Amino acid sequence: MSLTVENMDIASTNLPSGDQLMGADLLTRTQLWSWESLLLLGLVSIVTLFLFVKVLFGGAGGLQGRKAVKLRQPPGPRPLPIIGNMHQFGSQPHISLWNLAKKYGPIMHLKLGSQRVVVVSSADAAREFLKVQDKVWAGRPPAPGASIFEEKIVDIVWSTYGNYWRHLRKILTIEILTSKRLESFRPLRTQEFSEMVRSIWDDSQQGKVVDLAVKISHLSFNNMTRMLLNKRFFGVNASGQEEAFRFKEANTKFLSLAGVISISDYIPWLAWITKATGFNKYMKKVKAEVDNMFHEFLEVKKNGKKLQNNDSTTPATAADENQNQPEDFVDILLRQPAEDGTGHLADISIKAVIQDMIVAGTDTSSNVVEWGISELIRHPEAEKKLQEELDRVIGKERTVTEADIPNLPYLNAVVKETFRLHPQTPINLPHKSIEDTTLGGFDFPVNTILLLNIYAIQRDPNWWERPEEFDPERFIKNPEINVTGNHFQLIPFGSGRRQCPGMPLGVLFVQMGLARLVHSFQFSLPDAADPATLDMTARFGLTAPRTVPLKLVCKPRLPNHLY
Ligand code: HEM
Repeated sequence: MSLTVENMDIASTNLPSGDQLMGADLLTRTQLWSWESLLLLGLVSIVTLFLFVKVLFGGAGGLQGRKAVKLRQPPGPRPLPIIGNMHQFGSQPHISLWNLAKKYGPIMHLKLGSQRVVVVSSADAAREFLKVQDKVWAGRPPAPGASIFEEKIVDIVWSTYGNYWRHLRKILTIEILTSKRLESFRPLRTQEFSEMVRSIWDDSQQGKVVDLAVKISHLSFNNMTRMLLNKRFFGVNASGQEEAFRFKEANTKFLSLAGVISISDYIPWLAWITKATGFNKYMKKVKAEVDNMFHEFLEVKKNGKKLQNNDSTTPATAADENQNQPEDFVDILLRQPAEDGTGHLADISIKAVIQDMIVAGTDTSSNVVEWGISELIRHPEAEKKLQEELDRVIGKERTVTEADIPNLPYLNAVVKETFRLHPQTPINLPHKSIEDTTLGGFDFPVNTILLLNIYAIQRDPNWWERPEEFDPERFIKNPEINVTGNHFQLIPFGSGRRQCPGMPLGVLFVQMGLARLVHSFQFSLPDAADPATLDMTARFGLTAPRTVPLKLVCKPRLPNHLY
């Protein structure tokens, strides 16, 4: 089966021990808001008083002295001085902004500090911004924490629209994430999926409750690092593999920090707050840790040595497979030219691209599989239908392969419904306008930030009947609706120029993950708990994993020789 999206009918931690790994001192977005907002409240009062006095006594540069520019702005809640609408984002910004949109409409104006923001919350408006005006909104604001690192942005995700971004994106789509190249990694993926299933089976034979979140997360990480670096970090019984955990931990911390809104990004003169609290120091430390590891890997690759596989506990098959591994992504990156077409891509750019793929492509994919299994446990009728389809098409004498996927319409419906209810970027990565523009009768100056509320769009009652309900049948009735970015009511990968370039890989991972797991096991909650009691809350960060990692009893459904 080809890996092009067209051929897929359907066509991003949840580390179980994530919080432990991150360390107790990690500031989450929620914590950051709460402690900073206390300080801010005090500051706002002082500064408001100051401005009031200044205006009252006609100080230079006061409101009267400012040149009035009459912009036709979308409606929106009134911003406070200094912080704008920051206080209204809350710990679940997708929900807070959705509630505000119900009052102010699908195109809403807000302010983050003094920065203009437009929040889009309907499929029709999303089409206007990402299709009709795709290029105008293809910029990116600086990465979170940019004010702290004071470094030039060199990755794909956070580069603004321009030649450098175009160059990297072209390398990614034409050289690396091509359907042919991804197809060449198929045996390797199959092997990783089989290892996950085998490891769950082992646990189940010992009567253990299976930490499914860990299993899927390690699978996703291995899958990616084998393509990137020809290296697998997690073996069958992964515990104790220090380097693997160190690497995953560093990346998990980095991912969490990338989801934090640093106040100094929006109100530069309040940078002292993040300095005084030690937050800057912590961010720099985490970044240095991640940079060092990538630096080590790159040096080894450049010296022409294969990275040592951390798979002493891995069966011979994995090691053997490694010998026949197709050319990995880093080797391909090492022979790419620089932006001006000469020489070689700089090391710093290569490291940034590797990191992008790990950060953007591992937890996003594994989280969706975990959410899919969670939904199926709570909806036994859907789980049964999927099992029946798998048993009918594949039978019980072999395991699912990627070639089976086009013949599994109910699986595809389950996958789409999971992407709809559990978008991994509930608020899309921010875009930015690269020129002044007018849309929907409103004026948007250059550098306006665009926040697309994917969570709200994919639950819009104007498009979806009973939007909160998990109902794969809606995609059996309307199989033409897919996630490729052409149906704006379902855009878990975004749409347009900045759309996720890893979409085919992400979709395939979720399809195969759900198919292999549901075909292989009958799931139930520990202590025969009622599935209706399963906690379905999400943790908001750069991705949206389950708050409580999924732990299940997994009863094998296939003959022993298939594990
Ligand atoms: C289920 C899995 C995934 C989901 C839900 C997902 C979702 C997204 C979303 C919503 C965006 C932002 C699009 C925008 O700005 O409009 C994005 C960007 C991106 N994704 Fe993914 N992604 C997934 C998997 C992957 C994988 C597997 C890779 C790499 C192999 C990847 C690499 C990237 C990159 C590099 C960008 C930045 C693109 C740019 O700014 O030009 N993603 N992804």
